[in-house]
Amino acid sequence: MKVLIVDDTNTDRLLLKLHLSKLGYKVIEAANGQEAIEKFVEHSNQLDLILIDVQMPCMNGFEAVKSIRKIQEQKKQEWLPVIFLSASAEDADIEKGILAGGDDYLIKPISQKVLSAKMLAMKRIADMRRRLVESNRILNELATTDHLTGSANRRAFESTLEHEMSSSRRYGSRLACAIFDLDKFKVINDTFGHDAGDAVLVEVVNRIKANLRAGDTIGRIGGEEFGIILPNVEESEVLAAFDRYRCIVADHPVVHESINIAVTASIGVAVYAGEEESKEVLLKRADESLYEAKETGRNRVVYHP
Ligand SMILES: Nc1nc2c(ncn2[C@@H]2O[C@H](COP(=O)(O)OP(=O)(O)OP(=O)(O)O)[C@@H](O)[C@H]2O)c(=O)[nH]1
Repeated sequence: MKVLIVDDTNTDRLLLKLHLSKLGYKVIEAANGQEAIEKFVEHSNQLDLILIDVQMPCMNGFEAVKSIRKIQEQKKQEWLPVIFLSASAEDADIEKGILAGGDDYLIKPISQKVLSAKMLAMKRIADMRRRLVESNRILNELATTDHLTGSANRRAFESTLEHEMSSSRRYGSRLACAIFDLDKFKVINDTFGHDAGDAVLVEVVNRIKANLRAGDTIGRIGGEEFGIILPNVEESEVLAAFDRYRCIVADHPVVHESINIAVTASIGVAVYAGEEESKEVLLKRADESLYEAKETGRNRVVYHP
C-alpha cells in the first residue's frame, strides 16, 4: 500500500514515515499543499491513501484536498481515501475536513495504536478499491471488445468513429472510413468448417492490425464485416492505403490445420472532411461503395472521392 504523507513540520513527517514504513507501507512525502497536489498527480495511479496535515502555510490541507478531488473528478478517477491530521479537535474543523473531501480526521498527537488501526481500515478500503478498478477495467474491455478477434466491437467502433469525426471537424483533418467484408465467407465455412472460418477471421484481423498506424482503428461490425478508420489521411493516400489491406488479405492464404484457405475481401471507402454528416450517413456511403465492389467482381476497393 502506497501512502502520501503531507506535513510542513519535518519531524512530524519523519515520525509518521518511520511508523508507517515499520508497518510495511511505502511512503511518499510532501512538505506543503502545493507539493501534495504535484505528488498526487505524479503518483495517482499507484497511491492508496493520503495522510495530510491541516494547518500548513500558503495552502492548507483542506484547500489541497479540494483541489485533488477536483482533479480526480475531471480525470474520472476512483475515490482515494484521505485522512486529515490536525491539532484542532473543534467540531467545526472536523466537519470542514469531511466537506473538503476527507474520509477521516485524526487529532494530533496521534497515538501509534490508533494510527495503526486506522491504516488497517484504510487498507481494506484500498483493497476494495483496487478490486473495483480491476472489475471496471474488465467490464469495459468486455463491453468494447469483440471476443473472437480481440478487435473493437461495433459499439466501440462507432464511438471511435464519432470521436474521430469530431476531431476532423475541429482540426480540419480528413478521415477515411471503410467497410471491409470477406468475400464468399459462407463458402469458406461450408467447405472448411466453422472453426476454420473463425481462424480466418482472427488471422485477417491480426494481419490488418499489424499494419495499422498508431491511431487507426479496426472494429468488427458484423459477422465477416469490419470497419476501418484512418484519421489524418491525405486524399492521395486513401485508395493506396486500403488496397494495401486488400493485398495483405489476398496475397497469402490463411493456413489452418495445414490447409491453405484462400481469402479475399471487398472494401467500400468513404472520406469525411468535416461536412455536416452523421456517422450513419458516412457508414452508408462506405456501404454503398462496398456493394459496388461486390457487384463488380469482389476482391476490390471502391472509393468515389
Ligand atoms: N466462422 C464464422 N462464420 C461467421 C461468423 N459470423 C458470421 N459468419 C458467417 O459468415 C457468412 C456470411 O455470409 P454472407 O452474408 O452470405 O456473405 P458471403 O458468403 O461472405 O458473401 P459475399 O459477402 O456476398 O461475398 C455466413 O455464413 C455466416 O454464418 C463467425 O463468427 N464465425
